[in-house]
Amino acid sequence: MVSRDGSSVDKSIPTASLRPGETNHDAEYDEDADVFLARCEEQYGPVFNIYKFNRFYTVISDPLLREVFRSENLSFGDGLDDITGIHAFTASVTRAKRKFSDSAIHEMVRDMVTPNLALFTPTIVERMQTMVDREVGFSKDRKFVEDPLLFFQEMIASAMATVFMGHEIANDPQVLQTFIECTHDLARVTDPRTSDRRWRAFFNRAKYGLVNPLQKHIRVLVDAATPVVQERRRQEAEALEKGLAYNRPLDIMQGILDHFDQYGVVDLEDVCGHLLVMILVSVHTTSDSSTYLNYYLAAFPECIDVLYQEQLEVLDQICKEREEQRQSKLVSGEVSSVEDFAGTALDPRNDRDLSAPAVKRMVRVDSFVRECLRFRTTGAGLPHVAQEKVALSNGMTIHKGSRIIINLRSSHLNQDLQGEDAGQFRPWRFVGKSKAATKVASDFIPFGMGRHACPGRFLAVQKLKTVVAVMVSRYDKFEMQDPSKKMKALHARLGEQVPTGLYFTSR
Ligand code: HEM
Repeated sequence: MVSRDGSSVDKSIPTASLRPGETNHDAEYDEDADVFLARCEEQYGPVFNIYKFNRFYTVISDPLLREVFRSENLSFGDGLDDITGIHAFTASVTRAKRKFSDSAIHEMVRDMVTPNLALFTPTIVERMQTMVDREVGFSKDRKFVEDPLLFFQEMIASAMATVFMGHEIANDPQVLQTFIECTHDLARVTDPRTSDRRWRAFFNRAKYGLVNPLQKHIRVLVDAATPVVQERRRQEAEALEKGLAYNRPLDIMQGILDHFDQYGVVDLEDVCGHLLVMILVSVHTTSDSSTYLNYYLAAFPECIDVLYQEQLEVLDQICKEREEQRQSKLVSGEVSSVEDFAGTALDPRNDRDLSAPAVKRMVRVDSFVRECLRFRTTGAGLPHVAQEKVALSNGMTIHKGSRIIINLRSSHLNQDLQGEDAGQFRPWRFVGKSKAATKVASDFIPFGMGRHACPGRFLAVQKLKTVVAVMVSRYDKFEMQDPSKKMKALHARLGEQVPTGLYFTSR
């Protein structure tokens, strides 16, 4: 059965035993994935086969999991496509039929998003604050948000629309709606609750391979972008004519337009297609994590004031330093009066902004975010498919076509890697440990590892930290509508329906 399914034919890889009367591992896994995986690890060691969701998987655990991420012949993109058919979905919007894991998409994020993070931060913060103040607001009574995921999707989509397409386009309500709808479309493609998981990939391939339902989103983006791009071209030509430097907009759309050839992009429609792929990979993942950070704040209320106090201390310190810098410029005569700082980098009105350097200094927020991601990311996940035969260092062989899945608990709940209290949520676990939430290694794999490690993690973590900072600065009490759903909220997987609503009480 193992070899027929295309899974590893290496006979030295054991297959986990089934419970009496069961024909697959689904029920045992669904009851408690971590208990099931711990049993298998104890019985069989770090590599074993399981039969789950009608497929054989070779489970790889610590210390061998780094070999999966480092191998060029094991692909996460193909592993996800195998379950969901996601490649047909993202390929349908670009001329080159790009997968989300295509090197061009990776390079766009790496070269244009990450280096400009500090410059994007004020926009991200402003968008998030506006959205929270408008939708949740301040009131004496606690405010109820029935579907927190919907709320955070809107918040993240709004911030990302500006980063990807610039202010002018992001202010178009249809564009924002497109960002949100795309996220819902992707959630449907990857939905882990799909009743017949066997047919999910097949249906998605048929749907997105034959017709192209994402085309309507491309049209909205192209229609909104066309006049803006024309105006930018006009301004650039005018600046050139007058011998002036053109003030190039910072968004990713401009970056792609400026590097058409490098990324193999054909026209504006294709630019919008590439932006859509980036929207798909970024908004869904980040809004999901943002939502669950708020459930963790509700479950561990003792964190809220610690996080808020840190924020106040960091901002006080920054205010002090900026005032010292202003004074020294006044004393040296470089600047003649306080009023002259208006509109400059040292404008006193920006002293208490949640700037990129301020967010970077919030080490407790960083540790809280990393601990939430660690604690949540357990069970088995990050499926891979072997494109070629791979020899593991323990002598076992993964054959071409085999399906691999990572034993996440063997990293995130591993006492040797995390400490004896690996099973407990300790929000300040990483403070002073030089283990930032962006730092991938075999003890922290929510963003994968190796050459294909998520290139968007710097933006993602920046956004997640900002969400925490914005929320604790406005609310001092976070409560679950149904506290009995706490465990479900802490361990929900990406794409699962939110377990309960949230109440927010203003400071
Ligand atoms: C909390 C949010 C996020 C999580 C948990 C996440 C997680 C992941 C994971 C697990 C991978 C696979 C890594 C591997 O194969 O080793 C990945 C790949 C990727 N992610 Fe993210 N991601 C997030 C946010 C983002 C954002 C914001 C962007 C874009 C701005 C992004 C862009 C990508 C791309 C392009 C890839 C494919 C990389 C490749 O195959 O070379 N992600 N992400």
